[in-house]
Amino acid sequence: MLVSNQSSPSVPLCQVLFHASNAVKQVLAGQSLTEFLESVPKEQKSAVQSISFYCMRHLLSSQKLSQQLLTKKAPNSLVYALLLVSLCLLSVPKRHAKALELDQLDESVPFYQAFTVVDETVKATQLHKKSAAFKGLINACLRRYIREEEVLWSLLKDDEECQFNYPKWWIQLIKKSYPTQWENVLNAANLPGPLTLRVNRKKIRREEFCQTLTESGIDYQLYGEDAVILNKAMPVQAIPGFEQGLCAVQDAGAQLAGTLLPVKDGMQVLDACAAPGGKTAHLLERADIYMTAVDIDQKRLSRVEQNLKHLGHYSDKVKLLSEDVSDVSAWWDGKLFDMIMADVPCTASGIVRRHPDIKWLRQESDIQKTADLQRKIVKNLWQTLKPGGYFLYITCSVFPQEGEQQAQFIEQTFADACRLEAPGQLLPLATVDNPRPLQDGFFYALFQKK
Ligand SMILES: C[S@@+](CC[C@H](N)C(=O)[O-])C[C@H]1O[C@@H](n2cnc3c(N)ncnc32)[C@H](O)[C@@H]1O
Repeated sequence: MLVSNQSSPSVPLCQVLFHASNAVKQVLAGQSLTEFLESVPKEQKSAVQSISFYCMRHLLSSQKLSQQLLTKKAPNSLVYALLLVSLCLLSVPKRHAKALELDQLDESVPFYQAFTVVDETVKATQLHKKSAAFKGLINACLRRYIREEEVLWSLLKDDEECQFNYPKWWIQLIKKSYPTQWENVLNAANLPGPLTLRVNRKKIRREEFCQTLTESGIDYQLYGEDAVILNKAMPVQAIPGFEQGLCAVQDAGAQLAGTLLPVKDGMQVLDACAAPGGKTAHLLERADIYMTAVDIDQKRLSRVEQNLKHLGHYSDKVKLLSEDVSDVSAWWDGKLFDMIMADVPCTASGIVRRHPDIKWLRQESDIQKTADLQRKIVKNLWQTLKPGGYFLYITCSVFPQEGEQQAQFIEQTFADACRLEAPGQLLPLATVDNPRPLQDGFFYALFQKK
């Protein structure tokens, strides 16, 4: 069976399943899915991504189903991952039936007939010597799943981790932090986010850009000042003006950063944790500023350069530095900044719908570690801000330890910090009109130096 693909030629499903299983195997070994996907052949990438993302969203229930099907531990990690991926695909119809009741349909993976999933998974086992010998085992497990699906699921019906597909500690923390909204927060982040664009206002007005979308038959809705949310995902290359830099992909919640800092022409602005540069570009679109963009990761910083060049914002007013902002002595020349954007490293718990591997890669102990680093970064950066200047603290987290608690720390630590109006914690919540939340989870706190 071939997987048809909007942007590249069709590829055999067994190969896609094989790559998706390797992706799952890598995540279970602690590696990021995004990094793994970079190694997948280009023509298979989008199909592998949708299946492996789907599997990440439903990993725990597939793991628990596999425990019921395997009489002993899987013979190796590849066979285990093949089983998890195929169980995920086999349970798509079941999940869709349930989702229809909840009005939360995940259409990100195609619906394959059960016999197709079994046949193609068995073929996929033949693609590597580590799995080839276990095709009989996989075949038997999957056929048993098809026969006993109802019973197997009924044994899991009271299992909360399985129901929500998050680690236990994560569920407990969200419950404690959002006692009335926790189920919505968890469920909404298990659906893929919409494809959201930021219109490059240096090149085109949003109304004019939307006119070209309408002419191309693309449905959208507007959000905030610069965002356009497409009602249906599509390959970015097919978006009119994308190749010419008229727009960039950026979540609507992330686009608030550019509108909260009141940048004006001629200002000196620091983007302290800049890569891959979405917010850097947005600020450069909103005023004619001098931008110092710093990131500790040289490879990620090169993406800032590429992105700024693509959008037409790279000039001698932009300085890119690969440095550690938690130690300003190494790179700061002593000139105070008018505005600072500190989109500090965090657990990224607010963007799991776009990076579903995060749920399984993070440990509870990571929260304290990132919170400590965030405080160190803020303490260092505060001295580089002009009196009267603005400081925007941002995380893409839904954990209060990285959000509100840090904002209070800033207020209490710096006597000259005045907290201004800002959205605070943004949660990705499903509503009746938008079962898929329009924005990811972010935290924003804005300060002015007295
Ligand atoms: C949330 S991401 C920034 C996203 C970016 N602002 C955007 O909108 O595209 C956090 C970034 O902080 C960088 N980072 C982590 N620790 C850092 C440090 N000590 N100094 C500078 N950058 C750091 C990471 O490499 C990562 O690129």
